[in-house]
Order: sequence, then structure tokens, then C-alpha cells
Amino acid sequence: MDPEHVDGDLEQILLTEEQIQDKLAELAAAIERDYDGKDLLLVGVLKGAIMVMADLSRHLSRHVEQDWMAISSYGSGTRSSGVVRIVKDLDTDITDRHVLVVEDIIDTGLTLSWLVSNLRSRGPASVEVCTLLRKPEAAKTAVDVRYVGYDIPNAFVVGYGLDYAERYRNLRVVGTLAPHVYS
Ligand SMILES: O=P(O)(O)OC[C@H]1O[C@H](OP(=O)(O)OP(=O)(O)O)[C@H](O)[C@@H]1O
Ligand code: HPA
Ligand SMILES: [Mg+2]
Repeated sequence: MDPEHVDGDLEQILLTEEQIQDKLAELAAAIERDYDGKDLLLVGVLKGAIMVMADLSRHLSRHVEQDWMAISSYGSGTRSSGVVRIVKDLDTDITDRHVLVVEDIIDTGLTLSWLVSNLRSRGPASVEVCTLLRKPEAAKTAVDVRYVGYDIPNAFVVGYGLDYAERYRNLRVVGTLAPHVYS
């Protein structure tokens, strides 16, 4: 879906389809270099990361395995509840595996810091993180993020997997939501 199909619900387009794809190609190239000769498992965080996982993995010119976890901390609102809940766990045993967590956004960093420590407790060879978007508050958290696409301002964004009340995930762009939508 394109921005003109959401009836003025976007205040501003932050990232075009081209900017998103160019960045994912760049990140994929870095990942290929860093994991050369190593087995790699991509772990996508549902549901937001579906688009990033689909496009990032297709920019890779190597074999990877893909698995998914569903954890939710936002529910239907615009603020993190701080309570992280596993809705679906991995199907894969990650003992001695190189794991790369694929995220759409790191906002407060609460979801990710919880997830990374959960995964590290399973005895993997390594756990790193790749996110398309990161907000300033998250940049201050202790979680080390190896691959960051774009640092964005501290506003609620939707599109390219990111939702507000489950809508807008199928937008091709990332944009800020106009206040009239949620006020
Ligand atoms: O850094 P944080 O403040 O913890 O926020 C980031 C998380 O929030 C969103 O997921 P959400 O809980 O909305 O689930 P969803 O991906 O299914 O929309 C997003 O996809 C990240 O996983
Ligand atoms: O800005 C956001 N938009 C949508 N989902 C989110 N989850 C954390 N931050 C955001
Ligand atoms: Mg969400």
C-alpha cells in the first residue's frame, strides 16, 4: 500500500521504499562479510519484522536459516508496557549457533534487552542484532546493536511492518502518524 491510500493518516514520510531497500542491501553486505564461513540463523521478531526479514534475507547471497519468535510489549497502544510476553518461541535449538536477531525498530530497548538475554541463556555461539530503525532513547540503552539502518526521531512511526492497532503494516514507506489518528 502506498501513502496516498491512507487518507491523510501520515503526517510525514520518513523513509521511502528506495531508502529502505538501499539500506537493507548495505546491511546485508556487511552481514555477509562478518559471517563469512559461518553458519547463520536469522531470528525475526513477529510481527513487526516480517518485512525487514523478507527483504534483508533476499538481499543476502548466501544460505541462512530463518526462525521466528513472537513477543509482545506494545499491545494496541503507542507506548511500551514494559512487560514482555513470549507468544511463540523458536522452533530451533540455538546451542552453538550464530544468531542474528532481525528487528524492525528499537524504541525503548526494553523488548530487545529482554530478548537478547533470553537468547544468550540458551548457549548460542553468538547473538547479534540487526534493526532497520532505532530511536534515540534506545541508543542510550546498554544493548549493543551491531547493525542499525536508520536512527529516527522520537515519534511514533508506522509502515513497513510497523503497526498502530494492527494497521499500516502493509505500507511500503515508514512515516509518522498524524495525531488525529490516535487522539
Ligand atoms: O524497544 P521497544 O520499546 O521495546 O519496542 C520495540 C518493539 O515494539 C514493537 O513490537 P510490538 O510489541 O508492537 O509487536 P508487533 O511487532 O507485533 O507489532 C517492535 O516490533 C519491537 O519488537
Ligand atoms: O514507533 C513505533 N511504531 C510502531 N510500533 C512501535 N513499537 C515500538 N515503537 C514503535
Ligand atoms: Mg506493534
